[in-house]
Amino acid sequence: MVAPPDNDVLWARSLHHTHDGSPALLGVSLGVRDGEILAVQGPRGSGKTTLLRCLSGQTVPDEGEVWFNSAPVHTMSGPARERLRRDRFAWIDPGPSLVPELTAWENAALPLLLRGTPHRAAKAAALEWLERLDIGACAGRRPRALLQAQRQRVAVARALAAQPAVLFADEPTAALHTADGRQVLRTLTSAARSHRLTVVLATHDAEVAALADRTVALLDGRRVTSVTATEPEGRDTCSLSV
Ligand SMILES: Nc1ncnc2c1ncn2[C@@H]1O[C@H](COP(=O)(O)OP(=O)(O)OP(=O)(O)O)[C@@H](O)[C@H]1O
Repeated sequence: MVAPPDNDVLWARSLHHTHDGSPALLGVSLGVRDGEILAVQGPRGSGKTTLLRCLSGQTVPDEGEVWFNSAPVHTMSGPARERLRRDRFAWIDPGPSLVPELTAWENAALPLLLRGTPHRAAKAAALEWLERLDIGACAGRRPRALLQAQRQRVAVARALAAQPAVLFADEPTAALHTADGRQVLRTLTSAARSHRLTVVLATHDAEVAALADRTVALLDGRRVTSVTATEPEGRDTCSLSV
């Protein structure tokens, strides 16, 4: 095993992965620099989610290597990967996955509480991010009393409050209307820049990818030079070269 370059917080080499025999990644390599917002852009089924799962230690690739800050993630034990995800990473799903029994602030504070952050500090951080995302007034409500867009903002607040080394955002605004989505993305990217968070953002949308510092394009499980389609099914308009 060769250790990754020092300036890459995450580094992946030649990732291959199949789901029940269907290929999802066919030799993807990439580096993510410390503090950058990297978009992973591609149409539906191009392997974005699988790539983010491999990078974040949720999935161990069939072949290839993933390194985080010079530590090999692909050879870590299951409990070590879980600790890494809990302590250093945050994840935003396309749809809000909140704990229904907890209020909005308790959901947003949960990663901090699981890490052992004192209750008062975790609550303060959660409330601060809920305010920044314009849902401070909803802090005491449970998910079922919130609109879908409000629930997604809670999920974004939960990821930002955790102050992760790397935030993985998988189509984070897919469930939001355009204007809502833009506002949430602006908050996410400006928070990432002001707090020097590293963000890996999966999207099919070129406009969303344009908010990132750099884009890696995927098509059918491989890196390509560019993806021009904004349609999820727009495979015809993608260019393949690498
Ligand atoms: N759990 C699974 N079981 C079987 N096949 C899967 C599974 N997850 C993904 N796949 C397949 O692997 C390929 C890559 O899927 P992946 O979800 O990584 O792509 P994606 O670019 O994130 O797509 P989308 O934008 O639709 O989420 C697709 O062909 C998909 O059908």
